[in-house]
Amino acid sequence: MTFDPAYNEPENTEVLVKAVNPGQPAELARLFYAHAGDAGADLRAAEAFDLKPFERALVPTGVAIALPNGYVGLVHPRSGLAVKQGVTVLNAPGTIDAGYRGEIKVPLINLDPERTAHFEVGDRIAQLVIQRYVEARFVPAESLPGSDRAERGFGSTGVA
Ligand SMILES: O=c1ccn([C@H]2C[C@H](O)[C@@H](COP(=O)(O)OP(=O)(O)OP(=O)(O)O)O2)c(=O)[nH]1
Repeated sequence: MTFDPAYNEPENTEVLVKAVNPGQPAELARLFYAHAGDAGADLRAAEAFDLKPFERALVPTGVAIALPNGYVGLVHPRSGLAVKQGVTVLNAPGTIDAGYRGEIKVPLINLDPERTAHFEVGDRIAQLVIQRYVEARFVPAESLPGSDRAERGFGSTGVA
């Protein structure tokens, strides 16, 4: 089934994707959306590894990308990995800057207290979401405009 075109906002941009290692399996360097309407394209492990309980590792993905200026790549966890294995992205969401041309790597952590998680080459470890960002002009100010929330935060509305 395709995405209902009535709800389709067709903003898109070209992103160049390069295989980092010449001999790596071709599917590693293919970034794509599994379903129409998906926000994230899966990132895959370029090497096999184990994560013992509470162990972390910086996992290579075998891909480097060139984002147009004004776009950022955000590396999000996969919910299935989190729910089934307790494995998540330690720095979620990881930030891939538009100017970064190096290999995308994913800091993963195994939060399962008992089970070691095993990954093979090509296993999906995280997902890459491409978004626009705004470059701010940071302006020093003596005072800030008023607002409804003002300085209240950190649970000021209660916790439930
Ligand atoms: O999960 C991540 C996060 C970052 N990066 C790459 C792309 C990013 O553009 C670069 C720098 O990331 P970040 O700004 O988060 O790192 P930093 O710790 O602030 O290091 P730096 O001093 O290099 O900016 O590292 C990844 O490959 N994976």
